[in-house]
Amino acid sequence: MAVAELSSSLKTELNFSSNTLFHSNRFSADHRRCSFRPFHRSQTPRVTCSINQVEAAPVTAKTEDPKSKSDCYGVFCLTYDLKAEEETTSWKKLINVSVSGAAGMISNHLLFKLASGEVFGPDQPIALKLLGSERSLQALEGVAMELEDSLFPLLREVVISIDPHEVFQDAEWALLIGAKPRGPGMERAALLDINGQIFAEQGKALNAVASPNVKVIVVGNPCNTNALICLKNAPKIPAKNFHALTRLDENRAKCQLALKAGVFYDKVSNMTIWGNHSTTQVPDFLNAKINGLPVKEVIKDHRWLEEEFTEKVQKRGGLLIEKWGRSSAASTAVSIVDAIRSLVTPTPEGDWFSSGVYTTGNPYGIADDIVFSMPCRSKGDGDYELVKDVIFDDYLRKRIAKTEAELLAEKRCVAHLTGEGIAVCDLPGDTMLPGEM
Ligand SMILES: NC(=O)C1=CN([C@@H]2O[C@H](COP(=O)(O)OP(=O)(O)OC[C@H]3O[C@@H](n4cnc5c(N)ncnc54)[C@H](OP(=O)(O)O)[C@@H]3O)[C@@H](O)[C@H]2O)C=CC1
Ligand SMILES: O=C([O-])CC(=O)C(=O)O
Repeated sequence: MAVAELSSSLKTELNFSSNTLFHSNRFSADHRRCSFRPFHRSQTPRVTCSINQVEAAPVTAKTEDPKSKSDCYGVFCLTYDLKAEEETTSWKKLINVSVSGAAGMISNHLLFKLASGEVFGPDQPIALKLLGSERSLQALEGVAMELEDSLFPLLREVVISIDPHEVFQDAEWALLIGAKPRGPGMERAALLDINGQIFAEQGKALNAVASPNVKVIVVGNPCNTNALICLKNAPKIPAKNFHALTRLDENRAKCQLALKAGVFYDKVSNMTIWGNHSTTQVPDFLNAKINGLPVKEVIKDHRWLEEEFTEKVQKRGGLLIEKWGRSSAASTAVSIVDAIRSLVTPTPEGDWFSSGVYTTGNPYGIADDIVFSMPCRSKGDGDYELVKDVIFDDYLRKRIAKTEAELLAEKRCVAHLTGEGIAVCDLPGDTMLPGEM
């Protein structure tokens, strides 16, 4: 079937199911302490809550706002009976989480974690809005079917679409995973341009329709510069809200330090990744701790730290591709979960986490106006602050300068996408993603 036919037949099917099954199961903050059960078609749809005794008027297909008809997928178009027959937990207001590249490998792990409650908590209902392309629309429908069949109690809506304006509507979290992988013989400048265009378009769409305080996590590579492009195209959203995912690098670094020290990895803390999610990234063993002690006091082999450890973390993605035949997907999904949880739960006293964030106003002397991985702490409100009490030595400064230079070169390369004039691409020759060998 031609792509156009496929997409129109899918739309018809979605509209049909929406018409047949009445309205989508959205609910408001007022509907706390409700129990949720799929509503049977033969009954009159109703919403009843135990605290407020809210009873919504029956809604039929005829009275529906036409926009909402394509706004749900399959079983997620059903009305839920909110009558509390038994004492239940109290439910938070539904949150909208948008995910691009939703038919890809990383998303295939991530979506089920989001829907299960392990990311935002067991009392947080969630709407998943999935962005694909004409290429992936059929696959995306398959993903939505698997989500249906998983019977997640917290998953209240699933939307699939190829239109970022539809998918990012009212988004409170946008997880931007979809990006073209660098193919054999492809210049990095070409990758920056192709993916940069995707992130420029998505930035504009977020700016237009997302929640004004949306938190954006860019995963698709080259993620730092994609995040910069995205934030430059979304001037209404605070630049501080954009993150490039470097949590996988942090996790990889913790694992290597734990292995060398012969301790379990939960004993490693204060792990900063500085800079770019690329092979110039700097895993900071000067400030990291093992069992609360500086790493250099626990691991006396400083040559290993400077040479082997650093390179192992920088190239871990490549080694994984060599063994597994594809790039990290499950561990990346886990690290996205970690990154979100670090923003929605208070950072443990004295510790911090790494994220690629906008540099303007940073206390470390790193160039302004790039997206650079730095140590952050959060009160658990979705926001973060940069950690001030870190130390530097010559080794660390020199390494940070290299990754900074790489990001500044990437920025010059995408000036046409950030509204800063004509692009000049003078990328350092050894610029590579972690997965490239
Ligand atoms: N920051 C990090 O730590 C990590 C980042 N990554 C990056 O995450 C991204 C996604 O990885 P993964 O899920 O494994 O990749 P997949 O190839 O499985 O999925 C990527 C998705 O990107 C979408 N895409 C968007 N534009 C294009 C295009 N022009 N050509 C081809 N596909 C496109 C495709 O979806 P559709 O057709 O729906 O648009 C595809 O489903 C990659 O950029 C990867 O390098 C990976 C690991 C770690
Ligand atoms: O290089 C890639 O595409 C994969 C990647 O980011 C990683 O494994 O860290």
